[in-house]
Amino acid sequence: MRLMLEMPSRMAEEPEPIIQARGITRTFGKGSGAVHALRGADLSIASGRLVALKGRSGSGKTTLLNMLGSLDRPTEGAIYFKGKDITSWTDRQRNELRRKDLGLIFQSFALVPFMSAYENVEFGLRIAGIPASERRQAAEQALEFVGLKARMKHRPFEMSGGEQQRTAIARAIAHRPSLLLADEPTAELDSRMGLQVMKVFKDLVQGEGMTIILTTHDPAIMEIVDQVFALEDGRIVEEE
Ligand SMILES: Nc1ncnc2c1ncn2[C@@H]1O[C@H](COP(=O)(O)OP(=O)(O)OP(=O)(O)O)[C@@H](O)[C@H]1O
Repeated sequence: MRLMLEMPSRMAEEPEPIIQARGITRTFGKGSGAVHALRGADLSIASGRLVALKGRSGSGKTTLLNMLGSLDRPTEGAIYFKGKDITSWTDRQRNELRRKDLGLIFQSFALVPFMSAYENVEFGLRIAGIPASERRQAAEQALEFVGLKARMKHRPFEMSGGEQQRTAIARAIAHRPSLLLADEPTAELDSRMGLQVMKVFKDLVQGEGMTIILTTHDPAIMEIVDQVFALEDGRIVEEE
C-alpha cells in the first residue's frame, strides 16, 4: 500500500522540518497554584523521521505533544507546521489541520467498544470528512497496512492489546496524515506487542515518508527510533 503517493520524494540530505516549537511555555492555573508544565521548549523535527520524546513523569511530554498536535495552545511561543505559525490560526483552521494532516494515537487506544476494527477506522474517516465513496478502500488499506485485514470484523474485546493498538494506528493513518503523534503508544503492551507496534511505525516512516513523534519511558524503544529528545522540567535538555 502506498499511503503517500502525492508526497514528493525526499531529495535533500537535510529534510525540511515538518514541525518546530519555539520558546513554548504552558502554564496551567494562576497565582500561587500555577503549574509551569513547559518553560521555553525548543524543538525542530525533520520530515520523515521516527522521533521519541523522553523524560520523567511530569516533565511535560504530553503537554508538548498536545501543542504539536494543535490540541492545546501555548501560553507563549509558537509552533510552526511546514513553516506556518499554527499558533495564530483560528480554531477552525486548527481543526482542519488536525483532520487533514495529523494523526493522533493515545495510550489507551480509545476505540469504540461496540464497533468492529473496520467500523472504528471507517468512523474515524467519517469524522475526518472523507467522502463515503472513498472510506471503504481507505479503511481496508489502513487495516491491511497494520496487518489486521483478516481481523477487521472483530470488536476490541475480541482482540489482543497489540491488535487494538494497531487498530488505533489504522484509524490514525487512514486519512493519510503527514505527521503522526502518539502518546505512550506501547505503555499498555508487553514487549513483543510493543515491538510489533514499533515495526508498523518504522514501516510508515521508511515506506510512506510519514513523520512520527511518540512519547515513551521505554529504553528499548529509544534504541529503535531515529532521534530522541529529552525533556526536563518543561525544557528540551538534550538531543541524541
Ligand atoms: N490540565 C492541566 N491542569 C493542571 N496541570 C496540568 C494539566 N496538564 C498537565 N499538568 C501538569 O503539568 C506537568 C506536566 O504534565 P505532562 O502530562 O505534560 O507530563 P508528562 O511528562 O507527560 O508525564 P507522564 O510521563 O506522567 O505522562 C505536570 O506537573 C502535570 O501535573
